[in-house]
Amino acid sequence: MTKATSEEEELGAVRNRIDAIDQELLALISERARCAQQVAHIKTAATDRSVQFYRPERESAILRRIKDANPGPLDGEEVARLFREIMSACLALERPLNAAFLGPEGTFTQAAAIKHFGHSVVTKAMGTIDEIFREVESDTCDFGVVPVENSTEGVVSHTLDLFMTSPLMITGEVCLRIHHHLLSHAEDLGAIGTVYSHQQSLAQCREWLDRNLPTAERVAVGSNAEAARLAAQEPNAAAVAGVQAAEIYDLKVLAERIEDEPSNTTRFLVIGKQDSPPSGQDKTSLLLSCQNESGGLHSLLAPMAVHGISMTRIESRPSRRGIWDYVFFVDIIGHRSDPNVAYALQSLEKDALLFKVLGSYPIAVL
Ligand SMILES: O=C(O)C(=O)C[C@]1(C(=O)O)C=C[C@@H](O)C=C1
Repeated sequence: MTKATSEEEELGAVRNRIDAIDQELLALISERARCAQQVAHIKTAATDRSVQFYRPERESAILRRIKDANPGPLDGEEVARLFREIMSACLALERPLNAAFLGPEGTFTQAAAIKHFGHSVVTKAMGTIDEIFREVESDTCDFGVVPVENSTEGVVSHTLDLFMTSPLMITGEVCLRIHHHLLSHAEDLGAIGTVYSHQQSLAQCREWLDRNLPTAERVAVGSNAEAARLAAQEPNAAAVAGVQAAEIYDLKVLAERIEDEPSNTTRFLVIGKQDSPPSGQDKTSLLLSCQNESGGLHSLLAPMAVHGISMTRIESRPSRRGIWDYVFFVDIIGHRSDPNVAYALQSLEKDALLFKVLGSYPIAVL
């Protein structure tokens, strides 16, 4: 037997094993999908009208268990992503979900929505963050996905401001590593006279643009995907955007990963009308305000320290009720129903001028 024939035989044997495993996987995935159908049956028959098809706490507990139990050689994140998609398809069998995002097609917000809900979610592009809130408030969409903070550029203040008046709750968070690319029809950097992008993305690539395109005009537009759409219409223009936009608008990637900060991450919030029960690893977001006097904020936050609660973020915004009058967006570790969190919230509610729980939700797994 020649060496080539024995290699072919070896390869054939492993491929036969892969085919057999795929057959078993298919049978198991189908069985899982039938279980999801039974779950839907039970939920539909339930007398409790508030029954929820989408259960974020259950999904994140499943993903965490899979990651912890993963024997390798696949990476834990990789395995969790596969199970994310299986659950997404199972939920779509029970009841298809839709989610409004900051459009047009191809934005990072759409990528965040798909990362969170999986590819079976129906995504709906909106023109502004206000429209996303309205779409969910009016029940036209089940959920919305909005950007809230970026590791290089800081907070998306407009999103925070909308929480001051909206009745919607936060039901989840998504963290997305952001890679910006320079997309264009042009052959090289020398041909580029205009660079379009969202103002935050231009800021996140400022140093790279200063070094490589010092004379090109930078034009801020509504979204990175809109920038890609405009760049696709002009031979001497480029867009700073993600790889999804390059595919949708058929643009060349002239330079990859041009963000100044390699760990550039954006955090998005999932908003809806549904409260999430505890998953075991949760966060709670609060909106607070206190008397504008010396030590006011310090004493307002004292119950957190007393009850041993970690604060992961505090952001202040003008309340618009008067000059020097601020509200605070605070994220803490724990679910509002955890005893130490519940005690701290009771004290806060007593002392704060404004107290609103924006939601308790699972800490992002993926
Ligand atoms: O456990 C449930 O309640 C289900 O509906 C099943 C399932 C799953 O596929 O595991 C599907 C959707 C939910 O969001 C959570 C879990």
